[in-house]
Amino acid sequence: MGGKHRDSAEIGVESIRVDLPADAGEDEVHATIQRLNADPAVTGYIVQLPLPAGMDEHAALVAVDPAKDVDGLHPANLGELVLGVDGEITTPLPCTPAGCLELLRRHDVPLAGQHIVVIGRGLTVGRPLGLLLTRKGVDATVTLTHSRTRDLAAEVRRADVVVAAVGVPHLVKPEWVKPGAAVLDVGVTRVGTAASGRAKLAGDVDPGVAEVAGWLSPNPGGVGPMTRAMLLSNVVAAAERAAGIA
Ligand SMILES: Nc1nc(=O)c2c([nH]1)NC[C@@H]1CN(c3ccc(C(=O)N[C@@H](CCC(=O)O)C(=O)O)cc3)C=[N+]21
Repeated sequence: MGGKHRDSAEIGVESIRVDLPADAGEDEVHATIQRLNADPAVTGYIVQLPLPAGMDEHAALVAVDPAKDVDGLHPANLGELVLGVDGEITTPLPCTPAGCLELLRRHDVPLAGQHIVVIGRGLTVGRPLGLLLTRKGVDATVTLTHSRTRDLAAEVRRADVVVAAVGVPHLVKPEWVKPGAAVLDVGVTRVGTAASGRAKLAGDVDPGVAEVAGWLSPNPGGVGPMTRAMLLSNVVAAAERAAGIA
């Protein structure tokens, strides 16, 4: 994923990538996190998820200095989504949910009073997105669905806006979508390897949905680039806070 570094260079932010060996243990991950926390040259960083199987992701996210958490996934920052229901949130927001909101706003998709069905309750997208969309000022009504939801198709059919973030290729079918609804395809799954050697990716939304939806955020090309934009926005905000400007 060179995208984040390309974007950083484009706006004049210096970026580094720390690769650990495939057999690195949890102690090496934590040593790296502590080093980045202590390094005054580092404004912010993310621990790229998923970590290898068996590693404690929660422990890694907690170890990140909240002031450098440009992923918005440290419990102190995530907690603002619950605690700061009235005022403006000044802590970093999780990048993908913030990107979804920004996309919907920039495309003038109405949200207040609208019914939004979010598919997926994961840490990086579904769970925080539900909190973000139901805040005062956004005022959407959210149904947060998941793998145990009874009759997902019926839930999706009632939605003015559908956000699919589960990682099940082409899960959302055209006949599930209310004509004219806005649909955001957030999930990505690797479904093989192209002849070029590049990974073949599939979104959570069946391509046929384009015929029914009023607006469809494509995948690739939609929420992914917005996620990167929100990451950089968090970096700039962290730099301003560290400099006492904001
Ligand atoms: N700590 C952490 N935070 C994350 O935010 C995080 C993560 N771990 N692990 C992986 C997921 C996934 N994710 C993407 C971001 C941008 C694109 C993106 O820009 N995609 C381009 C295509 C990029 C390409 O061509 O390689 C697009 O959709 O057009 C995709 C996926 C962030 N995640």
